[in-house]
Amino acid sequence: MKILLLGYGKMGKIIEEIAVSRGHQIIGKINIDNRAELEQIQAQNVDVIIEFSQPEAAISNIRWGLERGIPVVSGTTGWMEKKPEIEKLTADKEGTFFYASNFSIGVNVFFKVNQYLAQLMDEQSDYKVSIEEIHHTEKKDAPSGTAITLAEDIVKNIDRLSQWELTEEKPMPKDALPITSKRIDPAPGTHIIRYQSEIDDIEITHTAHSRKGFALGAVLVAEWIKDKKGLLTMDDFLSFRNF
Ligand SMILES: NC(=O)C1=CN([C@@H]2O[C@H](COP(=O)(O)OP(=O)(O)OC[C@H]3O[C@@H](n4cnc5c(N)ncnc54)[C@H](OP(=O)(O)O)[C@@H]3O)[C@@H](O)[C@H]2O)C=CC1
Ligand SMILES: O=C(O)C1=N[C@H](C(=O)O)C[C@H](O)C1
Repeated sequence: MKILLLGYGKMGKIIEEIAVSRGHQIIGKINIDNRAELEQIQAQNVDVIIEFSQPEAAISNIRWGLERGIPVVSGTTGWMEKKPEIEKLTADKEGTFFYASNFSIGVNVFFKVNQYLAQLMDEQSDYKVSIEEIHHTEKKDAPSGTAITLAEDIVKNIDRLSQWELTEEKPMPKDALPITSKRIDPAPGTHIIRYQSEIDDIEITHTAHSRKGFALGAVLVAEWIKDKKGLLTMDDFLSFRNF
């Protein structure tokens, strides 16, 4: 496959390594500095775009691909308030757009465990639930996209909660799920869900040991997405049984 990388930072570089090792060709590596090179790229020479850039850049990168009829796989976090715009463009152009807050297979299993645990804990009102996420200090957004996905799934399943808030926000509303974001090098990504009561605590944790799982997931999705249309997610890709 011919892959165009929009965003060539920490993730873009590992994606390149994995894609090349799987026999794919990288036809462009675009950063802020060399964005003008996009003008030289012919859409018919690109099978898929893999986009891992920055929150402020994601929308224009994704638009660039969809407007040219190129399938876009995006992992950039921190721009979700603008996602409806991209969903509309995908529909208008009959295009292909795949977004995941986390491409790691392990994290997507963790998402399912989180959903199931939240269903079980809905009636256990003695437990206080909270999320902690730990990432490297270069990360631009907080909370992480993964923590937001985890929080949305908890709020959906636990009636006594109706929103999430960063713990910096004071005072914390009673119906809010607190999220603590820590920035400590070199953490590639750790997410902890805690249910705490006077009697005991229940904790589930996902710890990424490197960025390899995110990058491999993105390349596998790019291979799978060929010939597919519409808005697609990790649930479509992984087709977990009965969740
Ligand atoms: N969904 C997932 O599984 C994962 C998502 N992420 C997310 O991916 C994104 C990138 O992460 P990471 O690689 O670690 O970040 P980096 O900061 O290392 O890389 C981002 C790159 O994007 C480039 N960039 C900025 N603006 C533009 C633009 N307008 N067009 C093209 N490129 C641009 C930057 O260029 P320059 O160097 O010139 O500034 C930089 O090289 C983040 O949002 C992160 O949260 C990360 C890991 C996994
Ligand atoms: O910026 C990162 O590094 C990561 N970002 C994603 C997120 O915001 O959830 C995924 C992963 O945790 C690494």
